[in-house]
Amino acid sequence: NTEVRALMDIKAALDPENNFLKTWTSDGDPCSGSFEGVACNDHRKVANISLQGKGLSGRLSPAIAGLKCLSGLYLHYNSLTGEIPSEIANLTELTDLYLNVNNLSGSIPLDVGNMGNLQVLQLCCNQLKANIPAELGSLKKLSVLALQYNQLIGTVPPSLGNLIMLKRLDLSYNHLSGPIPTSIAVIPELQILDVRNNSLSGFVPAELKRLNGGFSYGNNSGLCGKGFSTLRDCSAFDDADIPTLKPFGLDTNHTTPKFLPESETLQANCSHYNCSKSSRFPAILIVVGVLVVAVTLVAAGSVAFIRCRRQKQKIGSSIETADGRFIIDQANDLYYKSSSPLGRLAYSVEWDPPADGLSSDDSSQEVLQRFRLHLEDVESATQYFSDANVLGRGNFSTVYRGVLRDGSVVAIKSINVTSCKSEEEEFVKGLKLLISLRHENLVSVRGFCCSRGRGECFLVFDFASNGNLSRYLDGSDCFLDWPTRVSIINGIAKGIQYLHEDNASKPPLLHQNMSADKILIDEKFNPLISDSGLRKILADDIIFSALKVSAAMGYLAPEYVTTGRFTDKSDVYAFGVIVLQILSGKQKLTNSARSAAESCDLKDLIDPNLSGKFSIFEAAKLAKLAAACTHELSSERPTMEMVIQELNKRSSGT
Ligand SMILES: Nc1ncnc2c1ncn2[C@@H]1O[C@H](COP(=O)(O)OP(=O)(O)OP(=O)(O)O)[C@@H](O)[C@H]1O
Repeated sequence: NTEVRALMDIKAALDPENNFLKTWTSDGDPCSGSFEGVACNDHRKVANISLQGKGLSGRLSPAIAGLKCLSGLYLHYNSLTGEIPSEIANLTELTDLYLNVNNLSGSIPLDVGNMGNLQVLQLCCNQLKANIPAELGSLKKLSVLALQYNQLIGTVPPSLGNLIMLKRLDLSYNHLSGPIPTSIAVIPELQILDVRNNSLSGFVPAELKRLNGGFSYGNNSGLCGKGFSTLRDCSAFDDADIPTLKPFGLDTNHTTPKFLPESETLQANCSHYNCSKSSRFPAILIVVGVLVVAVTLVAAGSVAFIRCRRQKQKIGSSIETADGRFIIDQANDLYYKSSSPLGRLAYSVEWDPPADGLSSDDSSQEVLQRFRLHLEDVESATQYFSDANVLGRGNFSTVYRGVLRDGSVVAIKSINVTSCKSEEEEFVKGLKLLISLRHENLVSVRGFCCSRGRGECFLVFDFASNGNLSRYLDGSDCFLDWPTRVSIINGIAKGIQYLHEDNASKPPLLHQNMSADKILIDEKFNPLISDSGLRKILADDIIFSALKVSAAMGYLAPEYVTTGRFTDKSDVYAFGVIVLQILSGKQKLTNSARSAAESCDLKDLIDPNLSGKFSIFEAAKLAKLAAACTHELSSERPTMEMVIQELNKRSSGT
């Protein structure tokens, strides 16, 4: 069939070595569920391809256009190279296109404007050059347009103002010039506009004030405007750039720079203000001229000062040599040479946020201050980050065992700055939330420290002396008796329920990375869930990579693969997998474990190392619960509240 042929072409280009897509075979059925990451619609047509974070290093084939009913294409967080094929524009049913965090080059195909159903266009963190096509303005259903961290040039097309559903527009960290079109500023749904780190200039439309913190414009020295805290006021020299004068529709000329060299701008201003007739108000003009020169000098001075300050702040992303000095240039170089596109996500502005006195309210600032530790505390606790104290190294962090000055033992998680949220305000908000989480079955945060010098943030947790749950699986020398297993299951459920619930002190939260490794065991054999809320301070790409690990370990719910969406029921799925692991005593579950749980075949399910010392009633209840939690359909899984009720019923029934 033609779809299988298209899929085989796509596979050959995406995964030329056949390392990751072995399940895609020319004699297979993509709608049987056997093709990894492929899901079909009711008409047995391919509707979704979800291969995010799979390590794919090939290209995207033009054959993709053969999947006419595709509505979601999720290829983010891979290492794809080459250009985005223009044939992609034939996918008129596509609603979600995620190609972010790859190494794609070339331009955004002009015909993308034909994809009238597109709602999310995620192209961030690639190497796309060229202009932003004005044709994007035809995507009337688009709500997210994310083009940040590319090398896009030219001006921002005013036609983007036609995107009436647009909620988020991110153009930051590109090489864009010219003004911010007023047409964009008046999009009714717009909540986030990020244009930081470009070369934009001219008046900032006053309408953008309504976005408050949702409008980020730093590091565009040519921008000016009234009522924006860090923008200089506009002078007469900025008048020529007034964006409101530009047409609203498709701007076919946007590829040519609209801005003249400084000398010509002066002439342009001159004719604009009708210099030849200036004798009508000579005195006023002289006064205005003096004022303009003075304002310009002050503005230029401020810009130079801000730049100089920023330059200094960039030093924060330096690396330390063995003798404790910082190598500034090499560090910046390293970010750019890094093979991972994430390397480019280095902080370029303020770091050490809580220390810098943010504009948050006093009480929450006080909370941060209360939990803030000094770098020396962390250094001495870990004996200067001695290898002997390393408990584990992950993809984005290292965990050390440490002893604080008061003698208490802690675990210290060091997270690289490039793995944290790049938006300072969001990061601090996440940090506050993380600190506020308090429950007997969650690992508590004792303190934190963000070091500009080291380019790292340290989270300090209570130490769980009995390691993690994985240590007790697979017949290792550590053995858990039946009552301990039951109480651990109860504790984990209570911890997740606390995360999911909405109460006065916290919003509902998803864990998203639950596994036996993340269940720590304290000295009384209570389970403590670690890394709860951590994703609130991590960069999206890091969260995706964690999900990839989760998938490889069998904790990721099937709906994430097909829809790319994670819900509370996805956490419930991971909980069900952990219950099966505890009951069977095995890390790796076979397909038969779930069927044994479903049919209450305890003989095949329960860990033989228990030598039959378990309650049949409890085991049967827990097996049924685990089967329900790992149901293929998320709608069939219980909520955590229902799980707790079930567990309580069980204890009152014994
Ligand atoms: N609070 C703690 N008390 C005791 N041990 C801990 C604590 N936190 C983490 N550890 C241990 O440190 C090691 C590394 O922790 P963890 O797996 O959470 O971080 P990681 O290495 O950064 O991995 P990942 O990238 O999956 O988050 C694990 O063996 C874990 O059990």
